[in-house]
Formats: sequence, structure tokens, C-alpha cells
Amino acid sequence: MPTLGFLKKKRTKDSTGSRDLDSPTSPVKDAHSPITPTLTKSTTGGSFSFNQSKSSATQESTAASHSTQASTAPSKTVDSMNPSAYPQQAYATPQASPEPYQPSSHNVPSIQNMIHPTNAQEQNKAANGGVVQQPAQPVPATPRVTKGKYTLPDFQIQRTLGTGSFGRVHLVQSKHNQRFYAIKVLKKAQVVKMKQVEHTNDERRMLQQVKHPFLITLWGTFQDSKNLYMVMDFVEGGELFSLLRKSQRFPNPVAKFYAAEVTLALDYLHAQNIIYRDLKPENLLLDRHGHLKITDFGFAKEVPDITWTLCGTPDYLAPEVVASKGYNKSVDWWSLGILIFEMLCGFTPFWDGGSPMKIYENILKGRVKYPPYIHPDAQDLLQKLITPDLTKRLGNLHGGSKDVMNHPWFAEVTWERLQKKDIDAPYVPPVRAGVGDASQFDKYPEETEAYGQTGDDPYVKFFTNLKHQLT
Ligand SMILES: Nc1ncnc2c1ncn2[C@@H]1O[C@H](COP(=O)(O)OP(=O)(O)OP(=O)(O)O)[C@@H](O)[C@H]1O
Repeated sequence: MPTLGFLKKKRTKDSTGSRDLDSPTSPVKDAHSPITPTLTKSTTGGSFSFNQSKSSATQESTAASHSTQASTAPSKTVDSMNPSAYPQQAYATPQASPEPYQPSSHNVPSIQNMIHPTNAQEQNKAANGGVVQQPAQPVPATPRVTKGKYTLPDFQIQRTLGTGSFGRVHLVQSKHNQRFYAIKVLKKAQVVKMKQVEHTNDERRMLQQVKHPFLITLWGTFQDSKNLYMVMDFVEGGELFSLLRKSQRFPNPVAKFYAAEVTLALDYLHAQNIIYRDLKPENLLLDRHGHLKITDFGFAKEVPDITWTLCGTPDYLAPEVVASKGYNKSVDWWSLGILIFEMLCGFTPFWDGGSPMKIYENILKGRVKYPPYIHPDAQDLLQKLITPDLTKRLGNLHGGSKDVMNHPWFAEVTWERLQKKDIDAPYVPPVRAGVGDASQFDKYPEETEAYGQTGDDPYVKFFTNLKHQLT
């Protein structure tokens, strides 16, 4: 039977991940319950509704965030979640900031199973369980020109906001406009060692290409002899992961709000033939108003029809990925199902304390036990998303993402207003805006190796599309 320690653990993408809270890089934990399923109308979460007007919602949210701040009670008693009932599963800025400066004006499962298609149509059909999907019409993207504009001395590096498999993300302040940004620093040696060169290069390329209210903005990239640097917006509200673990599970409307914003982001990405492939609460950040920003495009890939790479985070992998079959955008809809399940229950449906292999076994068995507190509409959607049968999985059918958006669970969502962030979020993070307030992020031991080193670069050939910045 799992211990409750699982409730706090972040998932690693492979066995060498540094996200285990008990590891030397463990963040310092804190505990209070901003949103709990048992909250009443007078507190946050429980009062959230898609139909409230923006102004009234703002008042409620603000009040909610005050009440949250006032309440520093430790996480609600674990009994309320009753993990023993599910022992085998328990796991347990509306606008983009201005650009930083313009001078002239998870590890991965160790198996990487690459099989090359011989007949695209046949493979497409196979990956869709017999349904031939028309490739999405790409949304004409105007890639933002970001290359080569920034250098390390443009920024003052501050504390670490998060760590990943190949490096860390820092809060930084621009010396030119004094605004705060986040810089992801990836160690080239680690990227090469873990055979993630292509994924890392893809991540930059994808992020330069996308522009969406619920996706992180990448402003620029550069490198030195040891590291790659990505300058992004600083998303102040912390990870949805932290909010979820503190809250244990979200009330139905709260889960729906976050799921709806993710759905819009997936709809956009898929329209550009981009599969995200790493959906999980750790990669969903909250902006200062409580809206989501999807970060970490380390596994995003531009795929017109299908691909075969085994990557992602075990709990969230679709069966067709585990079984090394060709797959397509359908994997993101499966992961959306896992995400919604985790938000509503506080644990993932296939979680197993043993090992990723046990999780994979459970995924392939495909049996999901739905707790009785899940709303019937939510359960119906989950059953249609967490289905191994690709001819039945919602999002993968002829209606595409619209089928998901039109599902009864999302009935009260006004998608156009949501897209414009015209619906207030259920939880407003208690941050002081624009001053580099990183209080919502766990603390990590800082990097000891200096950034901006010059000298020999044995990895220069791997990262040629990136400006080489000598400080
Ligand atoms: N733009 C941002 N603003 C604020 N915090 C951020 C930002 N980007 C990332 N972070 C923090 O840093 C953490 C690690 O970032 P990210 O997931 O991109 O790194 P990674 O090396 O790809 O991690 P992993 O190996 O787990 O995938 C995030 O979970 C988040 O807490």
C-alpha cells in the first residue's frame, strides 16, 4: 500500500530526474490549502463559476486569495481524501510582458524507440485505429524573430525557480528595462549525455513558433561553452502541481476551468501540427491572475501525422506510446484525461508505487476506477479520453478538438471569452505583481558553477542554430 509521501512527490521523467522531494535538490516544502473540494461558497474554489461576470468574479477571487493568505492551516487531513479506498492507485498577465531588451531598437524513459514509416497513409491509419485523419490545416504562424538578440550580461541572475533533468530555471532581471523574466539554463553535457539534443533543439524551435495566451512566451536564446539559455516570461503564480498538492484535489468547476484552458492550448498546438506530449500539472504555471501558461516544450514535436518516439512522464503516457505503436495528437487527449482525473482525485489513475514498469502495465490493462465523487459528466468525458481505442477517443475523431469542447462537462464554458481571458480564474495567486515575487515557487539549492564561461566547447556542433555568446 502506498504511503502518503507520494502525495507530495513530483514525478520524474526517468530514474535520474532531480524532482524527487527527498533528493539533495529537494525544494523546501510548505503547506496550506488554497483550494479544497470541501470549500464552501464563502471561500475560494467552491464559489467558482464560469457564468459570473468578470468584475464580480474578480471580487470573489480577490477575497478568496485573502482568505487563502489568512489560512495557513496545514493541508486538510488526508483522511478526507481516503487514499486507502484506492490503494493501488493512490499517488499520491493577461498580456505578454514587454520584451526584455532590444539592443538596436524530465527526464525521459531510457528507451527511445524510433521506427521509420514506410507508407504514411497506412501508418496514419494504423495510428488512428483505422481512422484516416486529415492532417490539420496549419494556422499560419508568424514566427517571432528571437534569435541572437540577448546575451547573459543583459540579465542579473537571481534565485532558482525550478530544476529539471538538464538544468534549471532562474528568475532574472533585465538590466535594461528592470523587468523580471525566467531563464531556462540547460547543461549541454547533460543534454548530449541523455541524447536529448534533438528534443532540446525542437523545444526552442517550437516555442519560437507559437503564440497563444496559455503558452509560455520565449523571447530569445543564446549559449556559452557550457550551457544553453532560453529567455521566457516569468510566470509568477507557481506550478499548478503545487496548488493541487496543497489542495489535495480540486472542486469540479475548478478542474474544469484549468482543463478548458489546456484544451484551448492543445487545440491551437494541434492546428499547427504540434503534439505537446508532456502534459502534467508540473508543466502548468499560473500567471498573476491565475490563468494557465503551459511551459516545458522539451517533448513538443511537429508531426503532420504520426510519430514513434517513446517519451513523456510514465503516469501520463497513452497506451499506444507504451506499446511502441505509431501515435499522433491523440496522445495529448489521453494525457488531458489523466490531468483532469488527477485534478479531480489528487492522484493519477494508473499510478503504482512499484516502478514505471508497473505503471506501464496498468496503462496497458487500461482499467480505471472512478471514485464516486467524480461528477457523472466528468466521468463520461474521462471515459472517452482515457480510452485505448483510438477510434473512440475523443479529440481523435472527425470532429477533432471540437468534440472535446462540445462535451457536456464543458457545457457552461464560453470558449471565446475564455480564450480572451475574459473569465476570471478560480484562484488568484497571492503574489506582488511585477516585482520578481517568487514566493510561490519552492526553494532549491543554487547552482555552483558560474554561467557565461568561455573556452573549449566540445558540443558546438550540436547546437549550431543558436547564437554563441561569449560574455
Ligand atoms: N517561465 C517560467 N516562469 C516561472 N517558472 C518557470 C518557468 N519555466 C519553468 N519554470 C519552473 O521551472 C521548472 C522546470 O522547468 P521545465 O519543466 O521547463 O524544465 P525541464 O528541465 O524541462 O524539467 P523536466 O526535466 O522536469 O521536464 C518548472 O516546473 C517551473 O517550476
